[in-house]
Amino acid sequence: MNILDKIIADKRKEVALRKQLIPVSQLEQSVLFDRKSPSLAQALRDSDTGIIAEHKRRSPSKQVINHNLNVQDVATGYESAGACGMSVLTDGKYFGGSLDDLLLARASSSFPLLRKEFMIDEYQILEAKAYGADVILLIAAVLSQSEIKSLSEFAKTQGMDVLLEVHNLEELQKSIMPSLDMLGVNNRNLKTFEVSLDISKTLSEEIPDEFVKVSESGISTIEAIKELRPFGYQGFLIGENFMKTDNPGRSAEAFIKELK
Ligand SMILES: O=C(O)c1ccccc1NCC(=O)[C@H](O)[C@H](O)COP(=O)(O)O
Repeated sequence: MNILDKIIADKRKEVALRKQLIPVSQLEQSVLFDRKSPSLAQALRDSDTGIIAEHKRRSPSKQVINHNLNVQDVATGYESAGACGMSVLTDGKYFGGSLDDLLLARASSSFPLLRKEFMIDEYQILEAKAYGADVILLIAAVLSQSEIKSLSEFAKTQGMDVLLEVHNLEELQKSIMPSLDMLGVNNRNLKTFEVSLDISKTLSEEIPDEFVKVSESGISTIEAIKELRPFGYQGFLIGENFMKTDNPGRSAEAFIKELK
């Protein structure tokens, strides 16, 4: 079993448990539930830098990145640095994140927040909403075409943006549909962890213009972004490069300033 299959098998058990513990009626009572979500896709279209900065303590490919930070400081740092939005890993077992991280990021910022999670069930979209997210991620590698359709359409009924992530042409071709806002190309193969910006470059011409194109993973230099822009990318999701530092907000600020 590859790591992605393991993550999804664990996620199915976790979601089944969470559903038993916290019913939808309770999620819907969250004060955040009726909040109007700002659009990450629009923020990226309006931006001249397009950075989505991530909070990630550890990952299957890098083990420990940084466990010494306060998610509120990271969120305020990213927002004042001029990031278009923040990606918050909420998976506990593999990434050391939680829904409380999302809630704390929400409490200390007002820019768009992406719940970075392995979404397999509408319930997780309602959780995302209840804990303050504005955007959900769907990963084509772990979802069928009909699951992508039903989950993305459900997210749209909740007023949320949808970022669909692909890593190859087959995943892209099965996924293109009007209920998506952004198409993300993950430069990291989530089964082998191999990273190459060439994946973003190769797939870019297959992505229809109506979607905001986002390049994800393995981006650590201004040069990488300058290389990707001519391929139509308006969003750049950066995690480890900021999170490995003592002050991710300050690192993002310096990066964004240099990019302008
Ligand atoms: O990062 C991993 O090792 C990983 C492994 C398995 C599934 C997902 C994984 N990462 C999620 C992400 O997509 C990245 O956190 C995100 O794109 C930022 O990447 P980076 O800038 O390289 O930290």
